[in-house]
Amino acid sequence: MGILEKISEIEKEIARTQKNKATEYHLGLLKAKLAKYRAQLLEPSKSASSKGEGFDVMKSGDARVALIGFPSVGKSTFLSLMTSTASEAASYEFTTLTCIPGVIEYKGANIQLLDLPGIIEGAAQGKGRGRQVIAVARTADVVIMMLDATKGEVQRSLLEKELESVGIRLNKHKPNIYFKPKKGGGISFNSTVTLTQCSEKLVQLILHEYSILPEVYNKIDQISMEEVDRLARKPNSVVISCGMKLNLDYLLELLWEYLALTCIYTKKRGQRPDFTDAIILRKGASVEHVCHRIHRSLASQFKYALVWGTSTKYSPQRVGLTHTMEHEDVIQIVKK
Ligand SMILES: Nc1nc2c(ncn2[C@@H]2O[C@H](COP(=O)(O)OP(=O)(O)OP(=O)(O)O)[C@@H](O)[C@H]2O)c(=O)[nH]1
Ligand SMILES: [K+]
Ligand SMILES: [Mg+2]
Repeated sequence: MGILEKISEIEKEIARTQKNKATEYHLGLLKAKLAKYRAQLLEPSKSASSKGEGFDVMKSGDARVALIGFPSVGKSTFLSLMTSTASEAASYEFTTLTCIPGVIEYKGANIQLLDLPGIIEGAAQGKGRGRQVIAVARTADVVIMMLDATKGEVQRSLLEKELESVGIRLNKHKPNIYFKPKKGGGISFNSTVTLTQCSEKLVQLILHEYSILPEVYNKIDQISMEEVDRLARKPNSVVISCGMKLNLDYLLELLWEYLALTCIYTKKRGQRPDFTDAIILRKGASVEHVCHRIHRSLASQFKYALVWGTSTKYSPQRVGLTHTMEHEDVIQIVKK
């Protein structure tokens, strides 16, 4: 019998077994067996090319967020709750075997959320679909590291180790400050944002801030209030329950902060800005990026722009294509 048939047999048996105290142990065994076979499905098959199948999902929307965690922490449940996509969730491990994209609509932005198979120890070395999962995580602007609040602390450090070993900087903002070693020693730094009164020391401090890793503890409905309180008070943690829809708004707000997207409003000459329809860009975006969003050929017809907001000294200020926009700036583009 092939793995798929074995899986289907077990699923049928689970379905026809009544759930009660007497069958609890038997069901547990069945689910463990099911997880074992499903884990085998995740192993790259010997006949497949050495590269293995990728999880190629087209990038879409204004930003990309990947859900990473051990099996059955609630990743698919979360995706199904936050997006209009349904990703199968079940009480056995390795329910999800591929990458499933959904879209979170928030504050006018479309955030692509990716559900992924659970990773296991050794993922970095290619166990399970480890390599593919990690490859997808690398393409994300933010990685949500999801943990099961009932599973204790070990999983957190294991998962962190796994991801850090492949150089994934968890939930870290992409720094908009760049260092370059100087010829005569030391470093010089460059920035895509205006740094006023910025010393190297301050830059170091800012970079340090990027290492904050909020971990998301799901299933808090399953633990005591005291335990919830303890987890919530840990630095850089968020507690949620997908089952009871607890704290999801807060997580979304935090995610938004981490993505640090820039919303720009456009304005036509002699008219009020259109605050109903923001152009959403990544932090550090320039006037040229704004032009490309409005029309492909706009940048080539561009004469200058007037900008109101925090990115300019005066409002309005005449700026060129390279001017860096800031969150909630208003722009009026003047064509040649
Ligand atoms: N009590 C409780 N159960 C939850 C919660 N969130 C998810 N679950 C349950 O946990 C189990 C696993 O959920 P999934 O969403 O399949 O988890 P996953 O991380 O996608 O699992 P894999 O795809 O197998 O890695 C399911 O039985 C869910 O109903 C929660 O907040 N509370
Ligand atoms: K599962
Ligand atoms: Mg899943």
